[in-house]
Amino acid sequence: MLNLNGKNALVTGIANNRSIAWGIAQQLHEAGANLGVTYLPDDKGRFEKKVKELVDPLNPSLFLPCDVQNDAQIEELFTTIRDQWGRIDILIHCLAFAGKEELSGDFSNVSRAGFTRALDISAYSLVQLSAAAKPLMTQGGSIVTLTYLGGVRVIPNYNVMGIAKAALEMNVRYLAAELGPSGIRVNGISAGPIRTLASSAVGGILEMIHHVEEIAPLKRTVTQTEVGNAAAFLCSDLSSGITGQILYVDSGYCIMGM
Ligand SMILES: NC(=O)c1ccc[n+]([C@@H]2O[C@H](COP(=O)([O-])OP(=O)(O)OC[C@H]3O[C@@H](n4cnc5c(N)ncnc54)[C@H](O)[C@@H]3O)[C@@H](O)[C@H]2O)c1
Repeated sequence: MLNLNGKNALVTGIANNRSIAWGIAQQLHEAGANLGVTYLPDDKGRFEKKVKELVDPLNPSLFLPCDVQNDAQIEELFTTIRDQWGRIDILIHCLAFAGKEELSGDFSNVSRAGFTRALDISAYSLVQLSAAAKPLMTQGGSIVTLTYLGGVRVIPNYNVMGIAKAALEMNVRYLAAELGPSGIRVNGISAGPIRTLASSAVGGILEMIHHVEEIAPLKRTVTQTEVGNAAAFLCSDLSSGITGQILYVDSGYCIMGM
Protein backbone atom coordinates (compact mmCIF):
# COMPACT_ATOMS: atom_id res chain seq x y z
CA MET A 1 0.00 0.00 0.00
CA LEU A 2 1.16 3.51 -0.72
CA ASN A 3 1.86 4.99 2.67
CA LEU A 4 3.76 8.19 3.45
CA ASN A 5 2.78 8.42 7.10
CA GLY A 6 5.55 9.98 9.18
CA LYS A 7 7.38 11.33 6.11
CA ASN A 8 8.39 14.99 5.92
CA ALA A 9 7.93 16.29 2.38
CA LEU A 10 9.02 19.66 1.02
CA VAL A 11 7.06 20.75 -2.06
CA THR A 12 8.37 23.62 -4.19
CA GLY A 13 6.68 25.20 -7.20
CA ILE A 14 3.05 25.80 -6.22
CA ALA A 15 1.84 29.02 -7.86
CA ASN A 16 -1.90 28.32 -8.13
CA ASN A 17 -4.48 25.54 -8.40
CA ARG A 18 -3.29 24.62 -11.89
CA SER A 19 0.30 23.99 -10.78
CA ILE A 20 1.62 20.46 -11.16
CA ALA A 21 3.14 20.91 -7.69
CA TRP A 22 -0.37 21.44 -6.33
CA GLY A 23 -1.43 18.08 -7.78
CA ILE A 24 1.63 16.50 -6.17
CA ALA A 25 1.07 18.18 -2.76
CA GLN A 26 -2.51 16.89 -2.65
CA GLN A 27 -1.46 13.30 -3.40
CA LEU A 28 1.39 13.37 -0.86
CA HIS A 29 -1.03 14.73 1.74
CA GLU A 30 -3.56 12.04 0.84
CA ALA A 31 -0.86 9.40 1.39
CA GLY A 32 -0.19 10.79 4.88
CA ALA A 33 2.92 12.95 4.42
CA ASN A 34 3.64 15.96 6.63
CA LEU A 35 4.00 18.85 4.17
CA GLY A 36 6.27 21.86 3.93
CA VAL A 37 5.39 24.24 1.12
CA THR A 38 7.46 27.01 -0.45
CA TYR A 39 6.31 29.95 -2.54
CA LEU A 40 8.14 32.39 -4.80
CA PRO A 41 8.26 35.71 -2.96
CA ASP A 42 7.41 38.90 -4.86
CA ASP A 43 7.36 42.55 -3.83
CA LYS A 44 3.62 42.71 -3.28
CA GLY A 45 3.31 39.31 -1.57
CA ARG A 46 0.70 38.15 -4.11
CA PHE A 47 2.02 34.60 -4.51
CA GLU A 48 2.39 34.22 -0.76
CA LYS A 49 -1.28 35.08 -0.07
CA LYS A 50 -2.63 33.00 -2.95
CA VAL A 51 -0.52 29.93 -2.23
CA LYS A 52 -1.22 30.13 1.51
CA GLU A 53 -5.00 30.16 0.94
CA LEU A 54 -4.72 27.26 -1.47
CA VAL A 55 -2.55 24.98 0.69
CA ASP A 56 -4.11 25.75 4.10
CA PRO A 57 -6.54 22.77 3.91
CA LEU A 58 -3.51 20.45 3.64
CA ASN A 59 -2.19 21.81 6.98
CA PRO A 60 1.44 22.31 5.96
CA SER A 61 3.65 22.48 9.04
CA LEU A 62 6.08 24.77 7.19
CA PHE A 63 5.27 27.58 4.76
CA LEU A 64 8.33 29.51 3.62
CA PRO A 65 9.65 31.68 0.77
CA CYS A 66 12.06 30.13 -1.70
CA ASP A 67 13.53 31.95 -4.67
CA VAL A 68 16.16 29.54 -5.97
CA GLN A 69 18.27 32.47 -7.15
CA ASN A 70 18.57 33.65 -3.55
CA ASP A 71 21.24 31.56 -1.76
CA ALA A 72 20.57 33.11 1.65
CA GLN A 73 16.87 32.24 1.40
CA ILE A 74 17.65 28.61 0.60
CA GLU A 75 20.04 28.40 3.53
CA GLU A 76 17.36 29.84 5.78
CA LEU A 77 14.77 27.39 4.42
CA PHE A 78 16.89 24.34 5.24
CA THR A 79 17.94 25.74 8.62
CA THR A 80 14.25 26.02 9.50
CA ILE A 81 13.62 22.49 8.23
CA ARG A 82 16.50 21.18 10.38
CA ASP A 83 15.25 23.07 13.46
CA GLN A 84 11.57 22.19 13.07
CA TRP A 85 11.56 18.78 11.40
CA GLY A 86 14.99 17.41 12.30
CA ARG A 87 15.06 15.49 9.03
CA ILE A 88 13.53 15.57 5.57
CA ASP A 89 12.40 12.50 3.59
CA ILE A 90 10.97 13.90 0.35
CA LEU A 91 11.96 16.82 -1.85
CA ILE A 92 9.73 17.83 -4.76
CA HIS A 93 11.49 20.10 -7.25
CA CYS A 94 8.70 21.39 -9.49
CA LEU A 95 9.84 24.74 -10.84
CA ALA A 96 11.28 26.28 -13.97
CA PHE A 97 11.57 29.65 -15.63
CA ALA A 98 12.57 31.15 -18.98
CA GLY A 99 11.69 34.58 -20.35
CA LYS A 100 8.64 34.63 -22.65
CA GLU A 101 10.83 36.11 -25.40
CA GLU A 102 12.91 32.92 -25.26
CA LEU A 103 9.92 30.59 -25.64
CA SER A 104 8.98 31.37 -29.22
CA GLY A 105 10.73 32.03 -32.51
CA ASP A 106 14.27 30.95 -33.35
CA PHE A 107 16.17 29.14 -30.62
CA SER A 108 19.45 30.77 -31.68
CA ASN A 109 18.11 34.21 -30.76
CA VAL A 110 18.49 33.37 -27.08
CA SER A 111 20.69 35.85 -25.22
CA ARG A 112 23.53 34.85 -22.91
CA ALA A 113 21.57 36.29 -20.00
CA GLY A 114 18.38 34.45 -20.97
CA PHE A 115 20.24 31.16 -21.44
CA THR A 116 22.03 31.48 -18.10
CA ARG A 117 18.87 32.43 -16.22
CA ALA A 118 16.84 29.53 -17.65
CA LEU A 119 19.52 26.99 -16.76
CA ASP A 120 20.16 28.51 -13.35
CA ILE A 121 16.51 28.52 -12.22
CA SER A 122 15.36 25.37 -14.02
CA ALA A 123 18.35 23.01 -13.77
CA TYR A 124 21.02 24.20 -11.31
CA SER A 125 18.35 24.64 -8.65
CA LEU A 126 17.87 20.86 -8.43
CA VAL A 127 21.56 20.43 -7.58
CA GLN A 128 21.42 23.28 -5.08
CA LEU A 129 18.27 22.02 -3.28
CA SER A 130 19.48 18.41 -3.30
CA ALA A 131 22.81 19.42 -1.78
CA ALA A 132 20.98 21.32 0.95
CA ALA A 133 18.59 18.41 1.61
CA LYS A 134 21.30 15.69 1.61
CA PRO A 135 22.57 16.16 5.19
CA LEU A 136 18.97 16.27 6.45
CA MET A 137 17.93 13.05 4.66
CA THR A 138 19.31 11.02 7.53
CA GLN A 139 16.97 8.07 6.98
CA GLY A 140 17.39 8.08 3.19
CA GLY A 141 14.94 9.91 0.98
CA SER A 142 13.37 10.55 -2.37
CA ILE A 143 13.92 13.54 -4.63
CA VAL A 144 11.58 14.06 -7.58
CA THR A 145 11.82 16.67 -10.31
CA LEU A 146 9.61 17.56 -13.29
CA THR A 147 10.83 17.47 -16.86
CA TYR A 148 9.40 17.44 -20.38
CA LEU A 149 9.97 15.65 -23.69
CA GLY A 150 11.45 18.90 -25.05
CA GLY A 151 14.61 17.97 -23.12
CA VAL A 152 15.27 14.96 -25.38
CA ARG A 153 13.54 15.93 -28.67
CA VAL A 154 13.05 19.22 -30.46
CA ILE A 155 9.64 20.73 -29.68
CA PRO A 156 8.73 24.00 -31.47
CA ASN A 157 9.11 27.08 -29.23
CA TYR A 158 10.38 25.13 -26.21
CA ASN A 159 13.85 26.35 -27.17
CA VAL A 160 16.16 27.16 -24.25
CA MET A 161 13.85 25.31 -21.83
CA GLY A 162 14.68 22.14 -23.77
CA ILE A 163 18.37 22.72 -23.04
CA ALA A 164 17.53 23.32 -19.37
CA LYS A 165 15.49 20.09 -19.21
CA ALA A 166 18.34 18.12 -20.85
CA ALA A 167 20.66 19.45 -18.14
CA LEU A 168 18.04 18.70 -15.48
CA GLU A 169 17.69 15.08 -16.63
CA MET A 170 21.45 14.61 -16.51
CA ASN A 171 21.46 16.17 -13.05
CA VAL A 172 19.02 13.42 -12.04
CA ARG A 173 21.52 10.74 -13.08
CA TYR A 174 24.60 12.33 -11.49
CA LEU A 175 22.71 13.05 -8.27
CA ALA A 176 21.26 9.53 -8.18
CA ALA A 177 24.79 8.07 -8.47
CA GLU A 178 26.15 10.37 -5.74
CA LEU A 179 23.27 10.08 -3.28
CA GLY A 180 22.39 6.40 -3.78
CA PRO A 181 24.92 5.17 -1.18
CA SER A 182 23.12 7.42 1.37
CA GLY A 183 19.81 5.72 0.55
CA ILE A 184 18.56 8.78 -1.33
CA ARG A 185 16.80 8.15 -4.64
CA VAL A 186 16.53 10.79 -7.37
CA ASN A 187 14.05 10.53 -10.24
CA GLY A 188 12.29 12.72 -12.77
CA ILE A 189 8.76 12.69 -14.13
CA SER A 190 8.40 13.70 -17.76
CA ALA A 191 4.84 15.02 -17.86
CA GLY A 192 2.72 15.54 -20.94
CA PRO A 193 1.65 19.13 -21.67
CA ILE A 194 -0.77 20.62 -19.14
CA ARG A 195 -2.13 24.19 -19.11
CA THR A 196 -0.41 26.06 -16.28
CA LEU A 197 1.08 29.49 -15.67
CA ALA A 198 4.53 28.33 -16.80
CA SER A 199 3.33 26.40 -19.86
CA SER A 200 1.18 29.30 -21.07
CA ALA A 201 4.44 31.21 -21.69
CA VAL A 202 5.46 28.60 -24.28
CA GLY A 203 4.33 29.63 -27.76
CA GLY A 204 1.64 27.29 -29.15
CA ILE A 205 0.96 25.31 -25.95
CA LEU A 206 -2.68 24.72 -26.96
CA GLU A 207 -1.58 23.21 -30.28
CA MET A 208 0.82 20.97 -28.35
CA ILE A 209 -2.04 19.75 -26.16
CA HIS A 210 -4.32 19.14 -29.16
CA HIS A 211 -1.52 17.23 -30.89
CA VAL A 212 -1.15 14.95 -27.85
CA GLU A 213 -4.92 14.40 -27.76
CA GLU A 214 -4.75 13.25 -31.37
CA ILE A 215 -1.58 11.14 -31.31
CA ALA A 216 -1.12 9.73 -27.79
CA PRO A 217 -2.33 6.14 -27.19
CA LEU A 218 -4.72 7.38 -24.46
CA LYS A 219 -6.06 10.13 -26.82
CA ARG A 220 -5.87 12.78 -24.12
CA THR A 221 -3.29 14.67 -22.14
CA VAL A 222 -2.61 14.00 -18.46
CA THR A 223 -3.88 15.75 -15.33
CA GLN A 224 -2.01 17.24 -12.37
CA THR A 225 -3.51 14.44 -10.23
CA GLU A 226 -2.03 11.74 -12.47
CA VAL A 227 1.38 13.37 -12.19
CA GLY A 228 0.80 13.68 -8.43
CA ASN A 229 0.03 9.96 -8.18
CA ALA A 230 3.24 9.08 -10.03
CA ALA A 231 5.19 11.40 -7.72
CA ALA A 232 3.65 9.79 -4.63
CA PHE A 233 4.72 6.38 -6.00
CA LEU A 234 8.28 7.62 -6.58
CA CYS A 235 8.36 9.02 -3.03
CA SER A 236 7.11 5.80 -1.45
CA ASP A 237 8.73 2.46 -0.65
CA LEU A 238 6.79 0.97 -3.57
CA SER A 239 9.53 2.40 -5.82
CA SER A 240 12.43 1.50 -3.49
CA GLY A 241 14.47 -0.08 -6.31
CA ILE A 242 14.09 2.85 -8.72
CA THR A 243 16.59 5.68 -8.99
CA GLY A 244 18.15 7.84 -11.71
CA GLN A 245 15.12 7.32 -13.96
CA ILE A 246 12.83 9.53 -15.98
CA LEU A 247 9.27 8.23 -15.77
CA TYR A 248 7.01 9.36 -18.62
CA VAL A 249 3.52 10.36 -17.48
CA ASP A 250 2.31 11.54 -20.87
CA SER A 251 -0.58 9.28 -21.99
CA GLY A 252 2.05 7.29 -23.90
CA TYR A 253 2.78 10.10 -26.38
CA CYS A 254 6.56 9.56 -26.36
CA ILE A 255 6.36 6.00 -27.79
CA MET A 256 4.69 7.10 -31.02
CA GLY A 257 6.72 7.44 -34.22
CA MET A 258 3.84 8.70 -36.40
N1 LIG B 1 2.78 22.32 -17.61
C1 LIG B 1 3.39 21.47 -18.44
O1 LIG B 1 2.94 21.21 -19.56
C2 LIG B 1 4.65 20.76 -17.98
C3 LIG B 1 5.04 19.58 -18.62
C4 LIG B 1 6.18 18.94 -18.20
C5 LIG B 1 6.94 19.49 -17.18
N2 LIG B 1 6.54 20.65 -16.58
C6 LIG B 1 7.37 21.19 -15.50
O2 LIG B 1 6.63 21.17 -14.30
C7 LIG B 1 7.21 22.13 -13.41
C8 LIG B 1 6.09 22.99 -12.80
O3 LIG B 1 5.52 23.81 -13.80
P1 LIG B 1 3.95 24.04 -13.98
O4 LIG B 1 3.65 23.70 -15.38
O5 LIG B 1 3.21 23.38 -12.90
O6 LIG B 1 3.81 25.62 -13.91
P2 LIG B 1 3.63 26.64 -12.67
O7 LIG B 1 3.73 27.99 -13.27
O8 LIG B 1 2.40 26.34 -11.93
O9 LIG B 1 4.88 26.31 -11.75
C9 LIG B 1 6.15 26.85 -12.00
C10 LIG B 1 6.69 27.26 -10.65
O10 LIG B 1 8.05 27.71 -10.76
C11 LIG B 1 8.21 28.67 -9.74
N3 LIG B 1 9.41 29.47 -9.95
C12 LIG B 1 9.74 30.22 -11.04
N4 LIG B 1 10.91 30.86 -10.80
C13 LIG B 1 11.32 30.49 -9.55
C14 LIG B 1 12.43 30.82 -8.73
N5 LIG B 1 13.37 31.69 -9.13
N6 LIG B 1 12.52 30.27 -7.50
C15 LIG B 1 11.58 29.40 -7.05
N7 LIG B 1 10.49 29.05 -7.78
C16 LIG B 1 10.36 29.60 -9.01
C17 LIG B 1 6.92 29.50 -9.84
O11 LIG B 1 6.71 30.23 -8.66
C18 LIG B 1 5.89 28.41 -10.03
O12 LIG B 1 5.37 28.01 -8.78
C19 LIG B 1 8.23 22.90 -14.23
O13 LIG B 1 9.51 22.34 -14.02
C20 LIG B 1 7.78 22.62 -15.65
O14 LIG B 1 8.83 22.77 -16.59
C21 LIG B 1 5.40 21.29 -16.96
